[in-house]
Amino acid sequence: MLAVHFGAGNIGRGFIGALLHKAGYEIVFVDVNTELIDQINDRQRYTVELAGSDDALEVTNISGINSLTRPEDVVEQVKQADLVTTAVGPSILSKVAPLIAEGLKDRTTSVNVIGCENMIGGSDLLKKHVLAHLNPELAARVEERTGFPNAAVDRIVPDQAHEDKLKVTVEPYFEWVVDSSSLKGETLEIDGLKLVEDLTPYIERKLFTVNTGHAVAAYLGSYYGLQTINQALHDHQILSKIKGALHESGNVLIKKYGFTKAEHEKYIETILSRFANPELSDEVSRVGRAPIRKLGPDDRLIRPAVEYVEWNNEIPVDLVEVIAAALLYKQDQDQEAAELQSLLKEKGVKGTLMEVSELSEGHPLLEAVEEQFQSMS
Ligand SMILES: NC(=O)C1=CN([C@@H]2O[C@H](COP(=O)(O)OP(=O)(O)OC[C@H]3O[C@@H](n4cnc5c(N)ncnc54)[C@H](O)[C@@H]3O)[C@@H](O)[C@H]2O)C=CC1
Ligand SMILES: O=P(O)(O)OC[C@H]1O[C@](O)(CO)[C@@H](O)[C@@H]1O
Repeated sequence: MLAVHFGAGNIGRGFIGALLHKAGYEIVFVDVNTELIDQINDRQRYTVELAGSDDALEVTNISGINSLTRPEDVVEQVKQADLVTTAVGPSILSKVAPLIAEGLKDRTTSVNVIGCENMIGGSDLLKKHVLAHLNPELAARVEERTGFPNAAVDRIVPDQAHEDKLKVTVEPYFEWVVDSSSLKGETLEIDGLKLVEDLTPYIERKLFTVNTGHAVAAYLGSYYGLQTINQALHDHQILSKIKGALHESGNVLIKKYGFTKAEHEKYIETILSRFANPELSDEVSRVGRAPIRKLGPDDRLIRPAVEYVEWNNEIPVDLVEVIAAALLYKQDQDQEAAELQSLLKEKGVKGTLMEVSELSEGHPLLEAVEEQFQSMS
């Protein structure tokens, strides 16, 4: 079985690659990082180490293609693949789409393409980009044969600092949940991959707990001058804000999906202990990366805040504080952080949120965030 995976980064090697290898797939990694691809081809194996344990997995039967220099090879592999996956980041899906479209257009057999990104509807978005590269007749044919099931992927894989550039240290915990209702062809048999008919509760619970909580640690951590998530977790004030924000997002999740309070509380505790794993060193700059995307209308901060207002007719004060901290986020290496600062200068807090978060004029969050922002500036 052949899997073509776009994005040989942290989650690509440390999570998706590891599970696909264990399930018996040969994996072709596609990336634009020449050093990474050269090393994959030179060594044809890499190590996934579980943080805090002696357990390690050797991922073998792999090769790599640089899509910038060998696009035709990527197309050839997509034509033959039994599974196509991505972990490139939401903003890169449009860039990998043309080669996926080219590879899918002449296929006569069915295949599934799964976007393993931190967002709601990642595979739907990839599908939209892929179909946009095909004429209506080809698009209809590809759509008939290709499944684009959405997925929730959960494993914390920080940026790596090993001398061995392929080695990746990951947390032991993982969850990969895929929407079975959109699969085409044979079912997926991958140990550790859970198929569900309704992905919504899974992806929302994950995005609005793991990623919301992590974002609080990153943005408040950065606001208070901290470098790592661990440092943020050890700050009582920040920890209490994380808990507060997770109770606000949890309030909505419980109402929408009927999780019991006790069960959701347990989920939150598990997530907090994952964040605090002393064996993982995670930078606030990685977790806070791309603040414009993270302030998007369906992402981890705005969506739970908007829904909290709708369900409770009151302001979620802790989410508001982290939204203000996200607006104040400054990071030299982060292009979106710089863009956000320019937008703020040009449009002010309300104008910025109306643009990036799509909050409509007069939305109560606008006033609340502006007030919070002024008090933190
Ligand atoms: N790291 C984590 O803990 C988790 C990450 N995710 C999601 O996985 C996705 C990837 O995240 P990470 O692995 O952390 O990022 P990363 O930066 O480590 O990996 C992304 C990889 O994509 C490659 N890439 C960039 N442009 C490309 C292109 N045009 N074609 C092919 N490859 C390209 C990069 O060179 C890099 O190797 C994101 O959507 C993230 O939200 C989801 C769950 C956990
Ligand atoms: O990958 P993103 O969406 O930029 O956000 C970083 C977040 O993703 C994760 O890497 C995995 O869910 C978290 O560690 C963190 O909350």
